[in-house]
Amino acid sequence: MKIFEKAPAKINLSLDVLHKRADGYHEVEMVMTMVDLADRIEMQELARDTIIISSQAGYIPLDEKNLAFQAARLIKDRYDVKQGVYIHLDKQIPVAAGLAGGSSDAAATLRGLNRLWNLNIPMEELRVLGAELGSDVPFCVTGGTALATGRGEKLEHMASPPQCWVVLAKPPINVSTSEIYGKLNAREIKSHPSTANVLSAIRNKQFDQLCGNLGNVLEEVTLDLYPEVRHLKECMQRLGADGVLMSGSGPTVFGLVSKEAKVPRIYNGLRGFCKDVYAVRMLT
Ligand SMILES: C[C@@](CO)(OP(=O)(O)O)[C@H](O)COP(=O)(O)OP(=O)(O)OC[C@H]1O[C@@H](n2ccc(N)nc2=O)[C@H](O)[C@@H]1O
Ligand SMILES: Nc1ncnc2c1ncn2[C@@H]1O[C@H](COP(=O)(O)OP(=O)(O)O)[C@@H](O)[C@H]1O
Repeated sequence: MKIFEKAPAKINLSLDVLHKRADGYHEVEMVMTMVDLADRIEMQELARDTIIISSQAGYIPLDEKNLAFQAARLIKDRYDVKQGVYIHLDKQIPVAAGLAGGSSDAAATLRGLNRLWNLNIPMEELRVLGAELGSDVPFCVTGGTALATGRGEKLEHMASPPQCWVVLAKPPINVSTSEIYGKLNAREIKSHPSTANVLSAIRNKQFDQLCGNLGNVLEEVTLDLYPEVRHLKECMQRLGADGVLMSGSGPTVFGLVSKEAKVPRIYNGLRGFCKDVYAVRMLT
């Protein structure tokens, strides 16, 4: 049997870091949502007890370093599954971009194998398993829109943000999440985003209030390290996006746009100097 799962990208509408914890992770407060840019994952049962990963993308690991491989191994070990699986990753989400492509692949693999092998694992248990693979994986298991706390694994789901277009642009650099968190410790956080204002903008479907309160404390670190990300942000603002922010640890910058008529100008303006540009909808 063969099944398919969609693995959408996430964006952080706000990202605050409260403090560094004893276990080395950072206590965060993030508002996350999914956008309609997704990897497509095919899973096919194998009689032989093995995990095989393939992908059309030449730049991701296909061995045990792949997060989909790790998800499959975790579920096989934990539920004593003797069958194997062939997993093909049709990558559409740019890699190491701050869009959780790998985490979403891992989450989709957990959901898919739960179906393929009729394991009937409840969603909450899948999220707990996901936390063993990465901080963003529990959110990616259920998706939607959520307030994420702890190291990202404690989730409070909510209604989707006011509908709008999301223009994503990724400059051609790879950013290491651990390096960005690491460099944040050495500096004083100048201003924290208001998570409460972002939550209330979402609950009341106030698009302007949402745009005015977007904030990410990791942005300053990445923008100082990579001036091209700052440049991209300024361009997106100048081209007329209503709200602009870097997603996660970067380097992808997203712009929220309420009027569809404005999207082509922003998209084409960015494409002039950036290859990876996408105009997508938020997933409701
Ligand atoms: C920054 C965020 C925002 O959504 O996303 P990305 O930029 O990766 O997409 C996440 O917090 C990233 O989540 P994820 O990429 O799953 O992180 P993990 O694999 O768990 O950890 C990668 C590295 O980041 C650091 N890390 C991660 C999460 C956290 N709350 N505190 C941390 O200090 C860890 O020390 C680790 O070295
Ligand atoms: N299935 C996967 N897709 C993308 N990257 C993966 C995958 N599995 C492992 N990785 C590795 O994970 C790292 C982070 O990738 P990704 O999840 O795309 O970034 P981010 O956490 O910034 O959103 C990359 O260095 C990549 O080599």
